Amino acid sequence: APVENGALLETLKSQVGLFSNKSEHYSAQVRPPGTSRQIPQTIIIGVRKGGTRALLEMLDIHPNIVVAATEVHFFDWDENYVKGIDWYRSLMPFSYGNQITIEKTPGYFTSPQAPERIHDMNSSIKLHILIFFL
Ligand SMILES: Nc1ncnc2c1ncn2[C@@H]1O[C@H](COP(=O)(O)OS(=O)(=O)O)[C@@H](OP(=O)(O)O)[C@H]1O
Repeated sequence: APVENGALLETLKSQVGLFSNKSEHYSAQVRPPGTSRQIPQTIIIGVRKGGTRALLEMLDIHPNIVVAATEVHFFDWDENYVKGIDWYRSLMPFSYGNQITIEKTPGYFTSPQAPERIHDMNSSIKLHILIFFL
């Protein structure tokens, strides 16, 4: 049976003793010493309504993972792609060297341009896709 997602997330977060929204903490403009913004090593590319937000929030609980606060739409929206890779990186949270940066934009899965653009950036990047069975 489908899980009450919001309640599950809050339970998990309280069980591991984390504040309720780590993303907000990391998206602060003040850079914690020893951190930098990194281009994602992993992207959740879809699918829409597959529970991508839920997956990102659960991954965000892990201390070695930081996540982008919003959907970035860098590879699928031309008006963002032309801003360049430094603009993309500027939207990522600050992270330590042992942390993995993840963003999720389900629109990448249905974008004809996104695969080549992502490959151009990093040909060995890990892509995650969610398939939702009912
Ligand atoms: N475990 C579980 N069981 C049942 N339903 C679930 C679950 N996790 C997420 N959801 C529902 O998935 C919807 C959000 O999916 P996404 O985060 O992929 O949405 S989006 O494409 O980024 O907009 C959203 O549904 P809607 O509220 O109808 O949009 C969530 O309620």
